[in-house]
Amino acid sequence: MTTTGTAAGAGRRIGVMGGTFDPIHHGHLVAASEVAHRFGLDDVVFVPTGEPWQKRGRTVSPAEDRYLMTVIATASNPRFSVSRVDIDRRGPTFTVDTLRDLLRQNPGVELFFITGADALEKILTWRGWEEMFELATFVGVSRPGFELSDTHLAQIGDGRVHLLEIPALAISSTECRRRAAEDAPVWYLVPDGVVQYIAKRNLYRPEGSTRLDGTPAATAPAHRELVPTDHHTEENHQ
Ligand SMILES: Nc1ncnc2c1ncn2[C@@H]1O[C@H](COP(=O)(O)OP(=O)(O)OP(=O)(O)O)[C@@H](O)[C@H]1O
Ligand SMILES: O=C(O)c1ccc[n+]([C@@H]2O[C@H](COP(=O)([O-])O)[C@@H](O)[C@H]2O)c1
Repeated sequence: MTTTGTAAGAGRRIGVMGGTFDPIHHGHLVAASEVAHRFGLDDVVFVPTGEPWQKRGRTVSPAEDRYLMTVIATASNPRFSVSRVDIDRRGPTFTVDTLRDLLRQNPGVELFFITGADALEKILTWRGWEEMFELATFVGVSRPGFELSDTHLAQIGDGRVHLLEIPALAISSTECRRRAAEDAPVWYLVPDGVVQYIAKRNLYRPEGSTRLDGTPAATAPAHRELVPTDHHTEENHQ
Protein backbone atom coordinates (compact mmCIF):
# COMPACT_ATOMS: atom_id res chain seq x y z
CA MET A 1 0.00 0.00 0.00
CA THR A 2 1.21 3.51 -0.70
CA THR A 3 0.89 6.41 1.72
CA THR A 4 1.04 9.69 -0.13
CA GLY A 5 -0.77 12.17 2.04
CA THR A 6 -4.05 12.79 3.77
CA ALA A 7 -6.98 10.83 2.43
CA ALA A 8 -4.78 9.66 -0.45
CA GLY A 9 -6.62 6.38 -0.20
CA ALA A 10 -10.11 7.84 -0.47
CA GLY A 11 -12.34 5.46 -2.38
CA ARG A 12 -9.76 2.67 -2.48
CA ARG A 13 -10.89 -0.80 -1.38
CA ILE A 14 -8.13 -2.72 0.32
CA GLY A 15 -8.23 -6.37 1.41
CA VAL A 16 -6.42 -7.37 4.59
CA MET A 17 -5.26 -10.99 4.78
CA GLY A 18 -4.03 -11.59 8.34
CA GLY A 19 -2.31 -14.80 9.29
CA THR A 20 0.58 -16.42 11.06
CA PHE A 21 1.77 -17.73 7.67
CA ASP A 22 4.04 -20.40 9.16
CA PRO A 23 4.39 -21.05 6.26
CA ILE A 24 2.14 -19.16 3.82
CA HIS A 25 0.47 -21.63 1.43
CA HIS A 26 -1.78 -21.62 -1.62
CA GLY A 27 -4.94 -21.73 0.55
CA HIS A 28 -4.08 -18.22 1.78
CA LEU A 29 -3.26 -16.96 -1.72
CA VAL A 30 -6.43 -18.31 -3.31
CA ALA A 31 -8.55 -16.82 -0.51
CA ALA A 32 -7.01 -13.38 -1.07
CA SER A 33 -7.28 -13.61 -4.85
CA GLU A 34 -10.92 -14.71 -4.79
CA VAL A 35 -12.02 -12.01 -2.35
CA ALA A 36 -10.14 -9.38 -4.39
CA HIS A 37 -11.95 -10.52 -7.52
CA ARG A 38 -15.44 -10.77 -6.01
CA PHE A 39 -15.28 -7.53 -4.02
CA GLY A 40 -13.46 -5.44 -6.63
CA LEU A 41 -10.51 -4.75 -4.33
CA ASP A 42 -7.69 -2.51 -5.52
CA ASP A 43 -5.04 -4.32 -3.46
CA VAL A 44 -4.63 -6.97 -0.79
CA VAL A 45 -2.17 -6.46 2.01
CA PHE A 46 -0.93 -9.59 3.79
CA VAL A 47 -0.22 -9.01 7.47
CA PRO A 48 1.87 -11.66 9.26
CA THR A 49 1.11 -11.81 12.98
CA GLY A 50 3.62 -10.70 15.60
CA GLU A 51 2.54 -12.78 18.59
CA PRO A 52 -0.51 -14.88 17.68
CA TRP A 53 -1.94 -15.09 21.20
CA GLN A 54 -4.48 -17.79 20.37
CA LYS A 55 -1.59 -20.04 19.30
CA ARG A 56 0.02 -19.89 22.74
CA GLY A 57 1.83 -23.01 23.77
CA ARG A 58 2.67 -23.76 20.14
CA THR A 59 6.05 -23.02 18.63
CA VAL A 60 6.01 -20.43 15.88
CA SER A 61 8.83 -19.53 13.50
CA PRO A 62 10.53 -16.17 13.95
CA ALA A 63 8.53 -13.27 12.58
CA GLU A 64 11.26 -12.36 10.08
CA ASP A 65 11.11 -15.82 8.48
CA ARG A 66 7.33 -15.68 8.25
CA TYR A 67 7.51 -12.14 6.88
CA LEU A 68 10.08 -13.08 4.21
CA MET A 69 8.12 -16.16 3.13
CA THR A 70 5.05 -13.92 2.76
CA VAL A 71 7.02 -11.43 0.66
CA ILE A 72 8.35 -14.24 -1.56
CA ALA A 73 4.87 -15.75 -2.00
CA THR A 74 3.22 -12.47 -2.96
CA ALA A 75 6.03 -10.83 -4.95
CA SER A 76 4.75 -11.76 -8.39
CA ASN A 77 1.30 -10.23 -7.91
CA PRO A 78 1.30 -6.44 -8.41
CA ARG A 79 -1.87 -6.14 -6.31
CA PHE A 80 -0.45 -8.02 -3.31
CA SER A 81 1.80 -6.46 -0.70
CA VAL A 82 2.98 -7.27 2.83
CA SER A 83 2.73 -5.08 5.92
CA ARG A 84 4.94 -5.27 9.00
CA VAL A 85 2.48 -3.51 11.33
CA ASP A 86 1.76 -6.58 13.45
CA ILE A 87 5.39 -7.69 13.51
CA ASP A 88 6.69 -4.27 14.49
CA ARG A 89 4.10 -3.70 17.23
CA ARG A 90 5.16 -5.21 20.55
CA GLY A 91 2.96 -7.68 22.41
CA PRO A 92 0.12 -9.94 21.35
CA THR A 93 -1.44 -9.33 17.97
CA PHE A 94 -5.00 -8.01 17.96
CA THR A 95 -6.76 -7.36 14.68
CA VAL A 96 -8.33 -4.19 16.05
CA ASP A 97 -4.78 -2.76 16.27
CA THR A 98 -3.96 -4.01 12.76
CA LEU A 99 -6.96 -2.20 11.33
CA ARG A 100 -6.28 1.00 13.28
CA ASP A 101 -2.65 1.06 12.09
CA LEU A 102 -3.56 0.41 8.46
CA LEU A 103 -6.20 3.14 8.51
CA ARG A 104 -3.75 5.56 10.13
CA GLN A 105 -1.21 4.84 7.39
CA ASN A 106 -3.81 4.99 4.61
CA PRO A 107 -6.49 7.53 5.46
CA GLY A 108 -9.71 7.15 3.55
CA VAL A 109 -9.35 3.54 2.41
CA GLU A 110 -12.12 1.00 2.93
CA LEU A 111 -10.80 -2.19 4.53
CA PHE A 112 -12.03 -5.76 3.93
CA PHE A 113 -10.61 -8.23 6.42
CA ILE A 114 -10.38 -11.73 4.96
CA THR A 115 -10.74 -14.73 7.24
CA GLY A 116 -11.20 -18.48 6.81
CA ALA A 117 -14.26 -20.27 8.16
CA ASP A 118 -12.30 -21.61 11.16
CA ALA A 119 -11.16 -18.16 12.24
CA LEU A 120 -14.60 -16.64 11.60
CA GLU A 121 -16.10 -19.23 13.94
CA LYS A 122 -14.00 -17.86 16.82
CA ILE A 123 -14.11 -14.16 15.95
CA LEU A 124 -16.18 -13.12 18.97
CA THR A 125 -13.26 -14.25 21.16
CA TRP A 126 -11.01 -11.65 19.52
CA ARG A 127 -9.98 -8.62 21.50
CA GLY A 128 -12.15 -5.54 20.86
CA TRP A 129 -14.33 -7.23 18.25
CA GLU A 130 -17.06 -4.56 18.45
CA GLU A 131 -14.64 -1.88 17.22
CA MET A 132 -13.19 -4.27 14.61
CA PHE A 133 -16.52 -4.46 12.82
CA GLU A 134 -16.68 -0.65 12.72
CA LEU A 135 -13.24 -0.39 11.15
CA ALA A 136 -13.61 -3.02 8.40
CA THR A 137 -16.00 -5.21 6.50
CA PHE A 138 -15.29 -8.90 7.20
CA VAL A 139 -15.29 -11.56 4.49
CA GLY A 140 -15.42 -15.16 5.70
CA VAL A 141 -14.27 -17.70 3.12
CA SER A 142 -14.96 -21.42 2.95
CA ARG A 143 -12.28 -23.85 4.08
CA PRO A 144 -12.42 -27.66 3.80
CA GLY A 145 -13.30 -29.24 7.15
CA PHE A 146 -15.06 -26.19 8.57
CA GLU A 147 -18.60 -24.93 8.31
CA LEU A 148 -18.90 -21.43 6.88
CA SER A 149 -21.55 -19.69 8.94
CA ASP A 150 -22.42 -16.27 10.30
CA THR A 151 -25.34 -17.25 12.51
CA HIS A 152 -23.28 -16.34 15.59
CA LEU A 153 -22.78 -12.85 14.16
CA ALA A 154 -26.44 -11.82 13.93
CA GLN A 155 -25.77 -8.86 16.24
CA ILE A 156 -23.25 -7.36 13.79
CA GLY A 157 -24.66 -4.60 11.59
CA ASP A 158 -25.98 -5.28 8.10
CA GLY A 159 -23.33 -5.54 5.39
CA ARG A 160 -20.40 -5.82 7.82
CA VAL A 161 -19.95 -9.58 7.33
CA HIS A 162 -20.03 -11.46 4.04
CA LEU A 163 -19.56 -15.16 3.33
CA LEU A 164 -17.86 -16.40 0.17
CA GLU A 165 -17.41 -19.90 -1.24
CA ILE A 166 -13.95 -20.22 -2.78
CA PRO A 167 -12.20 -23.11 -4.57
CA ALA A 168 -11.50 -25.68 -1.88
CA LEU A 169 -7.85 -26.24 -1.02
CA ALA A 170 -7.36 -28.66 1.87
CA ILE A 171 -4.00 -27.19 2.83
CA SER A 172 -2.91 -26.02 6.27
CA SER A 173 0.34 -24.62 7.57
CA THR A 174 0.30 -27.41 10.17
CA GLU A 175 0.34 -30.04 7.41
CA CYS A 176 3.08 -28.17 5.52
CA ARG A 177 5.24 -28.08 8.68
CA ARG A 178 4.59 -31.75 9.35
CA ARG A 179 5.58 -32.67 5.82
CA ALA A 180 8.74 -30.55 5.90
CA ALA A 181 9.71 -32.13 9.24
CA GLU A 182 9.35 -35.60 7.71
CA ASP A 183 11.12 -34.71 4.49
CA ALA A 184 7.89 -35.15 2.52
CA PRO A 185 7.36 -32.75 -0.38
CA VAL A 186 5.67 -29.40 0.10
CA TRP A 187 6.00 -28.57 -3.60
CA TYR A 188 2.70 -27.27 -5.02
CA LEU A 189 1.23 -26.76 -1.54
CA VAL A 190 3.29 -23.58 -1.12
CA PRO A 191 4.86 -21.36 -3.82
CA ASP A 192 8.18 -22.61 -5.20
CA GLY A 193 10.16 -19.80 -3.59
CA VAL A 194 8.73 -20.73 -0.20
CA VAL A 195 9.78 -24.37 -0.69
CA GLN A 196 13.29 -23.11 -1.32
CA TYR A 197 13.24 -20.70 1.61
CA ILE A 198 12.14 -23.48 3.99
CA ALA A 199 15.05 -25.62 2.80
CA LYS A 200 17.55 -22.78 2.93
CA ARG A 201 16.61 -21.86 6.51
CA ASN A 202 16.11 -25.47 7.58
CA LEU A 203 12.70 -24.54 8.96
CA TYR A 204 10.49 -27.14 10.61
CA ARG A 205 13.29 -29.71 10.85
CA PRO A 206 13.78 -31.18 14.31
CA GLU A 207 17.39 -32.35 14.16
CA GLY A 208 20.20 -30.36 15.64
CA SER A 209 18.10 -27.36 16.53
CA THR A 210 17.94 -25.38 19.72
CA ARG A 211 15.23 -23.10 20.95
CA LEU A 212 15.98 -19.41 21.13
CA ASP A 213 16.03 -19.73 24.91
CA GLY A 214 18.88 -22.22 24.49
CA THR A 215 16.99 -25.39 25.42
CA PRO A 216 17.31 -28.39 23.10
CA ALA A 217 14.47 -28.63 20.66
CA ALA A 218 14.31 -32.35 20.05
CA THR A 219 10.62 -31.99 19.31
CA ALA A 220 10.65 -28.38 18.14
CA PRO A 221 11.63 -27.47 14.59
CA ALA A 222 14.75 -25.43 13.94
CA HIS A 223 14.81 -21.66 14.45
CA ARG A 224 11.44 -21.57 16.14
CA GLU A 225 10.18 -19.51 19.05
CA LEU A 226 7.71 -20.48 21.69
CA VAL A 227 4.75 -18.10 21.70
CA PRO A 228 4.78 -16.68 25.23
CA THR A 229 2.22 -18.33 27.48
CA ASP A 230 2.44 -15.94 30.40
CA HIS A 231 2.05 -12.71 28.52
CA HIS A 232 -0.87 -10.70 29.83
CA THR A 233 -2.85 -9.59 26.82
CA GLU A 234 -4.50 -6.56 28.43
CA GLU A 235 -1.26 -4.71 29.25
CA ASN A 236 -0.16 -4.24 25.67
CA HIS A 237 -3.42 -3.06 24.26
CA GLN A 238 -3.66 0.64 23.47
N1 LIG B 1 -6.87 -23.71 3.00
C1 LIG B 1 -7.45 -22.57 3.40
N2 LIG B 1 -8.60 -22.16 2.83
C2 LIG B 1 -9.21 -21.01 3.26
N3 LIG B 1 -8.74 -20.21 4.24
C3 LIG B 1 -7.60 -20.57 4.84
C4 LIG B 1 -6.90 -21.76 4.47
N4 LIG B 1 -5.80 -21.88 5.24
C5 LIG B 1 -5.82 -20.83 6.08
N5 LIG B 1 -6.88 -20.04 5.86
C6 LIG B 1 -7.22 -18.79 6.57
O1 LIG B 1 -6.08 -17.94 6.47
C7 LIG B 1 -5.93 -17.19 7.69
C8 LIG B 1 -4.53 -17.38 8.26
O2 LIG B 1 -4.36 -18.74 8.56
P1 LIG B 1 -3.05 -19.34 9.27
O3 LIG B 1 -1.87 -18.53 8.89
O4 LIG B 1 -3.33 -19.58 10.70
O5 LIG B 1 -2.94 -20.72 8.46
P2 LIG B 1 -3.35 -22.18 8.92
O6 LIG B 1 -3.13 -23.06 7.74
O7 LIG B 1 -4.72 -22.18 9.52
O8 LIG B 1 -2.24 -22.42 10.04
P3 LIG B 1 -2.04 -23.56 11.15
O9 LIG B 1 -2.29 -24.89 10.50
O10 LIG B 1 -0.63 -23.36 11.61
O11 LIG B 1 -3.05 -23.25 12.25
C9 LIG B 1 -7.04 -17.66 8.63
O12 LIG B 1 -8.14 -16.77 8.52
C10 LIG B 1 -7.41 -19.01 8.07
O13 LIG B 1 -8.74 -19.37 8.37
O1 LIG C 1 -7.66 -9.83 17.49
C1 LIG C 1 -7.57 -10.94 18.04
O2 LIG C 1 -7.78 -11.08 19.27
C2 LIG C 1 -7.23 -12.13 17.19
C3 LIG C 1 -7.24 -13.42 17.70
C4 LIG C 1 -6.91 -14.49 16.87
C5 LIG C 1 -6.56 -14.24 15.53
N1 LIG C 1 -6.58 -12.97 15.08
C6 LIG C 1 -6.17 -12.68 13.69
O3 LIG C 1 -6.69 -13.60 12.78
C7 LIG C 1 -5.77 -13.79 11.70
C8 LIG C 1 -5.50 -15.27 11.55
O4 LIG C 1 -4.85 -15.69 12.73
P1 LIG C 1 -4.16 -17.10 12.88
O5 LIG C 1 -3.75 -17.13 14.32
O6 LIG C 1 -5.22 -18.10 12.51
O7 LIG C 1 -3.02 -17.12 11.95
C9 LIG C 1 -4.53 -12.97 12.06
O8 LIG C 1 -4.59 -11.73 11.39
C10 LIG C 1 -4.66 -12.78 13.55
O9 LIG C 1 -4.05 -11.60 14.05
C11 LIG C 1 -6.90 -11.92 15.86
